[in-house]
Amino acid sequence: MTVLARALDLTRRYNGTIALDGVSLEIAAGQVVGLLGPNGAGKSTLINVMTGLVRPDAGRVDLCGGDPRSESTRRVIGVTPQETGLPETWRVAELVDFVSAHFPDPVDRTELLDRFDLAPLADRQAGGLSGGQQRRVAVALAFAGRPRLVFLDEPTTGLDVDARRALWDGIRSFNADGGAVLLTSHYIEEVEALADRVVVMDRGRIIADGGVAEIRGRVRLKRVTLTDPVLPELVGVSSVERDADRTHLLTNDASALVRELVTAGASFTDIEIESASLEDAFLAITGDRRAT
Ligand SMILES: Nc1ncnc2c1ncn2[C@@H]1O[C@H](COP(=O)(O)OP(=O)(O)OP(=O)(O)O)[C@@H](O)[C@H]1O
Repeated sequence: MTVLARALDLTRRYNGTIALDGVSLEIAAGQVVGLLGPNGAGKSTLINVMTGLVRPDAGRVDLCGGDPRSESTRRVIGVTPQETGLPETWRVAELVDFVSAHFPDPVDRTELLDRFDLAPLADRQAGGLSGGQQRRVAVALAFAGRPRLVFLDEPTTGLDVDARRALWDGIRSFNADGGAVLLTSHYIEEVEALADRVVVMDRGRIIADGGVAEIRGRVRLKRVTLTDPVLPELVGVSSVERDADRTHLLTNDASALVRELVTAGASFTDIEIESASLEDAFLAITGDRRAT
């Protein structure tokens, strides 16, 4: 396993707030790592420190054998921060050429634009693009220099479903060629669709790290879904959600719940029992129902 990025015991404070509290993380070649966490967990700070944009108070980062602040190291990574601004009068093709010129072996412009479904926008000025179109361009630019590792901070926030899928395809094709990605997202289905590993942060610390199935499995929750139930008082149900005529109950013990429903004579149809989703697991691990 080739480790491309290694963060060692990173700490970063902003005045009284601790944004990173002893974070260590390794990213291996070919991995797509999804970084999840509630607002303020420290995800952007971790990306900013790992990409050399912010200095840690303590700890260190090794990126492909170098310091993230050195120019030669920065050539092997790609970054799209949470906030980006594109020069308004530049055409998309010019932007790609400008960014590509900083790298020794950039991706061919047509190939990059095709990969992210941006060819129709090539001659448009950045200032005239919609917010979502600008975001797609900003993300595509992270891949221009043929990086080994790309950091994407909420790459698809604000994008419609088609645009999001176009970006997912671009990220997947980069990964299929061996590229590694660390991405943050508030869309759990995005992490589920793209990542082979999930890292969960909360209050500046990593509180879970594993495969998608492993993170789900860490939480013994089951989702029991019923149609039109008349529910009695139930013990051991951690949440009840209604969605049209379907009611979803989260529980640690689905068998006990079903016995309870039957014993109470509750009426229901179409019962379905499944393992918790990644979102259920994430919320259970962070204990934060406000997240996502
Ligand atoms: N430049 C800054 N100045 C002051 N405080 C900051 C700064 N950047 C981050 N923080 C604080 O550090 C903590 C972590 O913030 P960070 O942006 O890393 O979280 P996040 O997980 O990316 O959140 P979100 O999901 O909302 O983007 C928060 O309490 C935030 O207010």
